[in-house]
Amino acid sequence: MEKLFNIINKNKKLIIGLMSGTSIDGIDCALVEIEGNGLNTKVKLINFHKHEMPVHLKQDILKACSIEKSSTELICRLNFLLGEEFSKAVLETCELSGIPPSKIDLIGSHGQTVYHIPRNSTLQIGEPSVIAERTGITTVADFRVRDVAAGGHGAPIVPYTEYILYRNIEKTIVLQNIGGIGNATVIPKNSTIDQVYAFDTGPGNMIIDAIVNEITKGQKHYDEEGKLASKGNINRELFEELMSHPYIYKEPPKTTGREEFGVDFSKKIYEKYKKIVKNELDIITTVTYFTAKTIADSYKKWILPYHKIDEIIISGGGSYNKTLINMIKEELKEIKIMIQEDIGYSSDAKEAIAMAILANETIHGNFNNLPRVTGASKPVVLGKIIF
Ligand SMILES: Nc1ncnc2c1ncn2[C@@H]1O[C@H](COP(=O)(O)OP(=O)(O)OP(=O)(O)O)[C@@H](O)[C@H]1O
Ligand SMILES: CC(=O)N[C@H]1[C@@H]2OC[C@@H](O2)[C@@H](O)[C@@H]1O[C@H](C)C(=O)O
Repeated sequence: MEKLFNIINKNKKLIIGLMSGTSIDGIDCALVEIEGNGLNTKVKLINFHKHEMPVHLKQDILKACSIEKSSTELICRLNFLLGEEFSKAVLETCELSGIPPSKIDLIGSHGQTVYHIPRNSTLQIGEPSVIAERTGITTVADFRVRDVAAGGHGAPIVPYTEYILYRNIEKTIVLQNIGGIGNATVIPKNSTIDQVYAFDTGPGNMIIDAIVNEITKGQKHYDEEGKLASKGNINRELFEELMSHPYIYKEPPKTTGREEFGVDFSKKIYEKYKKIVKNELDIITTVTYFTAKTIADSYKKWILPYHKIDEIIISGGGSYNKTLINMIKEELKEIKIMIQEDIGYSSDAKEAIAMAILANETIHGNFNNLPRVTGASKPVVLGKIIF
């Protein structure tokens, strides 16, 4: 306990946030300096490093996510293998930053989601005991389950940190993340933290990535800058079919994942429409448009009737898909839309920074879920601490 009290009592702490999201493209590591806690938290990004996910691990994670292909043996083994990989990512970040692990106070690790049953259970793996053992750094992990235990979705958990970082007295801000899944956080102008609301808008890059992978026969894993989508046309029949997905019409709080929009869903679409479209690129253009539409329509249904939005700030890898961003801008013409880089931040680092902030809150014993956002019955302290 003395070790923990020493960390808590420090004015400034060096914390590494680790995020491996639904895209499974890599482990995002943000080394930050955090001063204070709660609403007075101040964060400075010192370094950001993306540790590529080795191909065999990516394949194993995808297998573990699949009801048909997974096994208890695989999930058990993968939990430790990912713990090792997260540790490597931390040690690399320290080396690249010229800061020894002994100087890092804390790690906040999200883990890898392998299955998510909204309001029922959620599983993130990447054993934190392995991370603490290999790095010698106190590790906070497994944030989502306490919220689920309190009746919530266990997601999204980043909005708490977004209120700390982005709240504004004069502007209503929407933070849209486009990772594998798309999620939006609404911070009304001059709001208190319990007025913040958030939900998953639907797919982010998940369908686009899977279709690109199919069409290029595994040569490409994503549509770089949206170049492929810019070359095709929208296929109305496919678009209408996609728009009939029930998730789009569900009322928030709501969360989704690979279970609804993953490889199985995308493969079915590809197999059916490759025979129908003139040019296979039309499938990429159409799923990109569908993704933009799910985001814009969510705003029209669940946000704009209640708040005039002053700014939308987009983050996540989808920020770099120009076709997708232009389609969103076209759908929401009257609103100022930016990406994190436009305001001097990093689209890639945002969620990893959030994990560092959440870990700091956990060791201070601060409630760090938002019941209005997750649907939990009460505020709770998320996470487990490994010394
Ligand atoms: N230069 C680029 N051009 C187009 N798309 C890109 C580019 N770079 C990254 N992406 C997309 O972003 C994805 C990764 O995004 P990100 O790392 O934000 O997702 P994630 O954190 O894994 O997901 P989630 O936030 O849903 O958990 C890639 O799979 C790819 O589709
Ligand atoms: C269960 C789970 O892993 N959910 C993720 C996922 O990825 C994006 C979206 O779906 C969001 O709900 C959440 O992640 C972010 C980091 C969050 O909790 O805020």
